[in-house]
Amino acid sequence: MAKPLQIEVYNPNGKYRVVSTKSMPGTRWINLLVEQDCRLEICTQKKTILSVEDIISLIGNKCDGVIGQLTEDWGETLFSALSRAGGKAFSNMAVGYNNVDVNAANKYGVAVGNTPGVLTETTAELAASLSLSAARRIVEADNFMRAGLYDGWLPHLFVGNLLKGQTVGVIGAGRIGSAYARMMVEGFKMNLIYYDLYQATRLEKFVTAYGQFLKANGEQPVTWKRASSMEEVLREADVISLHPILDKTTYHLINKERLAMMKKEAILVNCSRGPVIHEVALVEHLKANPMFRVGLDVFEDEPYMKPGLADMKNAIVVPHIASASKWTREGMATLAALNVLGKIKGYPVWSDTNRVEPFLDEKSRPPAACPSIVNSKSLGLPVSKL
Ligand SMILES: NC(=O)C1=CN([C@@H]2O[C@H](COP(=O)(O)OP(=O)(O)OC[C@H]3O[C@@H](n4cnc5c(N)ncnc54)[C@H](O)[C@@H]3O)[C@@H](O)[C@H]2O)C=CC1
Ligand SMILES: O=C(O)C(=O)CO
Repeated sequence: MAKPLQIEVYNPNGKYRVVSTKSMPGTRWINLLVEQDCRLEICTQKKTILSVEDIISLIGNKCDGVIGQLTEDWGETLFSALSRAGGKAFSNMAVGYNNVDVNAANKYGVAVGNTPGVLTETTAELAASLSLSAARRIVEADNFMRAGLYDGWLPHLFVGNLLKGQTVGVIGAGRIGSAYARMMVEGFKMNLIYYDLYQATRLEKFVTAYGQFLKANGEQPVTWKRASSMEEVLREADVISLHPILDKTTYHLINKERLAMMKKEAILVNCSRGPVIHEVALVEHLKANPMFRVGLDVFEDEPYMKPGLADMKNAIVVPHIASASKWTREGMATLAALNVLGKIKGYPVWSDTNRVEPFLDEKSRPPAACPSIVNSKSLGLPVSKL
């Protein structure tokens, strides 16, 4: 038999057994579970990605709910194991839940939580950072300095792109895409072109009002356009940031043909999910177009990069850290814990997943509701009146 994984236990005599497959930042999420009569078991095994077998052993024979991570494969096997152990609650500590087979969860009547909203600005800020770093070649220049190659100012040294007055393209203008668009429009006075299946009305209103403000102050106004196709964004934008969900419609959305449509000196940023880009095609495109630059937070086969990517000077690569601010990560832990706790307690689901602030206010008790359950309709869960 496999050796049991290391765990840390809080409130051993708690009535409900909740498992967290990883230690998560902050203590509020732990306190909230313990105060509500949960025995909390946190897996502390030094292994970054737990296997399905590892998680089955953590679930054991009796488990009321699990807080899991985006690196885990939550499908038929795990949901049936959780259901056999009497559990009806699972939450990803992430807003994206492409690692979860929601149909399998529905089959076993398990609620699936996610953590929207609390990571919107933090993730958009990293996308903005990658955009700037790529435009101004910051990582290349930093490496050059450290290598002792700087021997004086030169007119051609690390010349990059000016963002002001250029066009920023956003594909997937939901919470994060819209926040990123605002940062680039407001911060750098870029014009916006976006593509989404739905109209981003609030974003459009914001850019219109900001353009009027600039005009009234004698400055060049910014503009916006909702593209009728993704290709229109690819052809027109100077900087393009990807923020859709990952599903069948967005898998390899950026492929060889679409890369070829982009400007030769364009910047492409991806803080959504790796498989949205055909990474092999991207490496070829980077090789053939040295002035084309990318900023990547996510990769097709995480934790790996496709061969050749790490050698490309025109690529900036960071290890899936877009949501990694202290406030956000603690908030994600809180929302994930409250999703699981709320379902265990039989609370209704929160009515507006874009408004999760009441759950994050450390000075007051969180509402008696599950902040965000993605399959609440399929399971027929009641909606909170709060
Ligand atoms: N790198 C990281 O650490 C992080 C990554 N993410 C990723 O970002 C994604 C987006 O998060 P939110 O903005 O909160 O979600 P959201 O649901 O508010 O926005 C997603 C947008 O994508 C649009 N969309 C869906 N299919 C599309 C298609 N085929 N073409 C164009 N647009 C399409 C939707 O209409 C929606 O507006 C998450 O699902 C997650 O995968 C989120 C947080 C951190
Ligand atoms: O929340 C997500 O979807 C992430 O990728 C990590 O924050």
